[in-house]
Amino acid sequence: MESQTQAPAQSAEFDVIVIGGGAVGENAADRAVQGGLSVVVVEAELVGGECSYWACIPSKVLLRSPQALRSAQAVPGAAEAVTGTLDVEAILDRRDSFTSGWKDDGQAKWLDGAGISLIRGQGRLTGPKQVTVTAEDGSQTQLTARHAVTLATGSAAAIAPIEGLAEARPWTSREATSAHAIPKSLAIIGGGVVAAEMASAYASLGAEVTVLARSGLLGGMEPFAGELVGKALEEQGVTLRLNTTPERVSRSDEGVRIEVSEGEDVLAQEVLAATGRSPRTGDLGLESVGLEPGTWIETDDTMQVPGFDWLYAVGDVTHRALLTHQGKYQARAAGDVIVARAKGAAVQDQPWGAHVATADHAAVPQVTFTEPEVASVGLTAAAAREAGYTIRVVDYELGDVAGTALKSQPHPGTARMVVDEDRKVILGMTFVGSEVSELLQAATIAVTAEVPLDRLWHAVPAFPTVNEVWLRLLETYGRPV
Ligand SMILES: Cc1cc2nc3c(=O)[nH]c(=O)nc-3n(C[C@H](O)[C@H](O)[C@H](O)COP(=O)(O)OP(=O)(O)OC[C@H]3O[C@@H](n4cnc5c(N)ncnc54)[C@H](O)[C@@H]3O)c2cc1C
Ligand SMILES: NC(=O)c1ccc[n+]([C@@H]2O[C@H](COP(=O)([O-])OP(=O)(O)OC[C@H]3O[C@@H](n4cnc5c(N)ncnc54)[C@H](O)[C@@H]3O)[C@@H](O)[C@H]2O)c1
Repeated sequence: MESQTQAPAQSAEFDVIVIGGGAVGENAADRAVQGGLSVVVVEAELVGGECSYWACIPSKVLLRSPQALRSAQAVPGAAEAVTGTLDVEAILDRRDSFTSGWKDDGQAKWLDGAGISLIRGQGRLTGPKQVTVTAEDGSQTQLTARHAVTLATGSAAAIAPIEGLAEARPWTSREATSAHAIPKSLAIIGGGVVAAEMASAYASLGAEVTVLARSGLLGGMEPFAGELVGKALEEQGVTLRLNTTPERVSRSDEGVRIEVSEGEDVLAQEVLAATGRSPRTGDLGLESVGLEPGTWIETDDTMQVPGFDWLYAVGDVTHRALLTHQGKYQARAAGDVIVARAKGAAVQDQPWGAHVATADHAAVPQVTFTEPEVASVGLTAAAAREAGYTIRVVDYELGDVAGTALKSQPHPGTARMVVDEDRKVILGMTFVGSEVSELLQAATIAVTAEVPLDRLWHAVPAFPTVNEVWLRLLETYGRPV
């Protein structure tokens, strides 16, 4: 017998229902509202999602103070003025202020100001254009969409199926970004972006860090990225155990023990599972419309789910590019195309049209905020070759650029340009070096707009800036005539 009586279900109708109020869902909702549609966002936790509270923002706050200190220490004259050490409490306080103490009043207020309705609770599809929202108190709201339902439910940390790992109560990115004390020692399983950034942060904040990676660091990027970041992490005191497979994990009063394929066990106070992401689609009612729960959601380039004229997905849940900015780009396309289709207006779904996320395939920018930073866009040399391009690779040492020397960076680094030899355009760029993230947008424009190399010779970088590396790369390539 049911011990609780549930409140009677409420019902409401909107033009668009967005399930998931992360940064991406918020953007999809905003575009549709700006196009004149009525929109409700359904959010189960905090409006603002992973990025605001447990991912991009808190992780970058933890990394920024150590970066600022290292930069100052690398410049003679300023270095002498740096006489103290990092104030860990102040860094954690700053992190807490950026996450608003894990309260979403500000973001909920933004939704309200933008004219977007908010219903809190777990959203589940119950049929075509039908969503049931179950609030924490068990009460339910039945929602009907006149035009579209957009899934923006994001992703959660995937804990690798290593024996004992799940039972050992590992940290995920959530605990690593929200911790209020720095453990004495931290073992990190994984060699991807989360592992590299958190290794840099926690080593800087005083933990003894060991990284256990099955192969190298930052797979999928240009090989020199993982090599330079790995070398710098070791200089920061991180123990790197590369080409090492964790086989068994156990927790006792001593902490966490990790038995590995090669060499000695690792003992640490905490273990961070930085082993990728899984889609938040397990409890979304996908089965009610014939989709499989627990899978990533496939879309076309207008972000519509194939076979459904009313269903869209954006952001991490699509597995197209697990990055906030790229998800928001998809959300702008989806929000706008939903408006166009609702109004019977022309849909611009040709590549690079207003209603498609074409850049997901060829021009995704990403920054790994380690010391040195890794900033990349487009194809790596290996990916370009695999895609069948005839390429030429041009490398240039950032330390040989006057602007970098003047700045006196702790890790000057390297830049790489991958050129499509048939069309003489840039397919990909990678910068590895201190504070190179701000170089990335010029590369993203060059790759996205397919600016011919001979025209790039007329884009003159100011002297003496680090951007002069563009000129050096062009000179090294040779002027096309
Ligand atoms: C440690 C870390 C650092 C990162 N740093 C960066 C970075 O520097 N730059 C960058 O671009 N990317 C970064 N990322 C990736 C970035 O966090 C994600 O790409 C981004 O959060 C995806 O946004 P989203 O809106 O698609 O999903 P999410 O942010 O996950 O939001 C989804 C929302 O949906 C809600 N939800 C889920 N299911 C339901 C349901 N059934 N009903 C109602 N609500 C539901 C969730 O509560 C959540 O609020 C980082 C990731 C991690 C883990
Ligand atoms: N600065 C940023 O933009 C930023 C920062 C952090 C995360 N992110 C995003 O979040 C996503 C998730 O990051 P991530 O680092 O968790 O994932 P990832 O896919 O980058 O790396 C996962 C790592 O876990 C390892 N791994 C997987 N299964 C394993 C197993 N069974 N045993 C041992 N190792 C295993 C992989 O070899 C890999 O090194 C990324 O795709 C990234 O786009 C972005």
